[in-house]
Amino acid sequence: MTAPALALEGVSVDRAEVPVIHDVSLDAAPGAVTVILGANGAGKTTLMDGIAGLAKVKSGAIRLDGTPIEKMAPYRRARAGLGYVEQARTTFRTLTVEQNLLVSQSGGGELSTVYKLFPELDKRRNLQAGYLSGGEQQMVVLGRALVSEPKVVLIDEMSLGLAPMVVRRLMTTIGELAGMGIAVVLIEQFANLALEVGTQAHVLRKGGVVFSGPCAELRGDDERLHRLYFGGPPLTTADRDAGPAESERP
Ligand SMILES: Nc1ncnc2c1ncn2[C@@H]1O[C@H](COP(=O)(O)OP(=O)(O)OP(=O)(O)O)[C@@H](O)[C@H]1O
Repeated sequence: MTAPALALEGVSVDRAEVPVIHDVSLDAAPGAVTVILGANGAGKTTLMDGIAGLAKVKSGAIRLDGTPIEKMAPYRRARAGLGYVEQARTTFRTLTVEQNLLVSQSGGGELSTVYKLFPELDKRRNLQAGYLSGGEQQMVVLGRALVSEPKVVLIDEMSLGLAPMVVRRLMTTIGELAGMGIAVVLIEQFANLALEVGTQAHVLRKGGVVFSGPCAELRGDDERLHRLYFGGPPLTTADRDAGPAESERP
């Protein structure tokens, strides 16, 4: 079995001194997409912030390629190979696409890798990022996380406000990132799209893990997802007849 690129063991994370994440253990394998799901407020972003060093890890261990990082400053975690695409992260609108990528470049990262993944950006290298479409701007945001050649990339709801077709396009690239050997950890509101590209899934409820297993086990099973998100009894027939929740419709 491949050693995990990222390993969390009994991790608890506070937000403004309030405990939010409790005792979370999970791994992310290199060359695979690990999906984190959960309802609004379940603690997904707080968990990501804890991994990246933006929220306080109260207890537990986080290892990046075997090295403990839970006490490192965020910039040192980034240098150690952790990329983070934060929710609602935007571009520098008055800088060109190329300048946006250059400001994030460190070490030996190649812009050509980003242009290969996103030919749309290659054609617009010299255009100010503010003129790009929402999807293209998200490509720049992703590209900025990639130019420092991370081993692990955390991606928090990159699909916010984007059309489903654009989200599908971005998901293809997420799969390609894994194909390059990167361990991708993906939070995504369109659960079924994420489960298509992912290998392992973890569902958070009230700051704890309530499911860990293969994505295939949850794919298309809206009733199970609903129960995992919210707890309680199975959906009624009327619920089922109403179809998937709007947030689940790509
Ligand atoms: N800066 C903060 N200060 C205090 N509490 C916070 C802060 N940020 C988040 N929280 C609380 O932590 C809990 C988890 O929020 P978090 O944003 O991690 O959930 P989430 O699963 O990412 O939700 P969403 O899908 O809406 O982004 C919520 O109860 C939220 O109110």
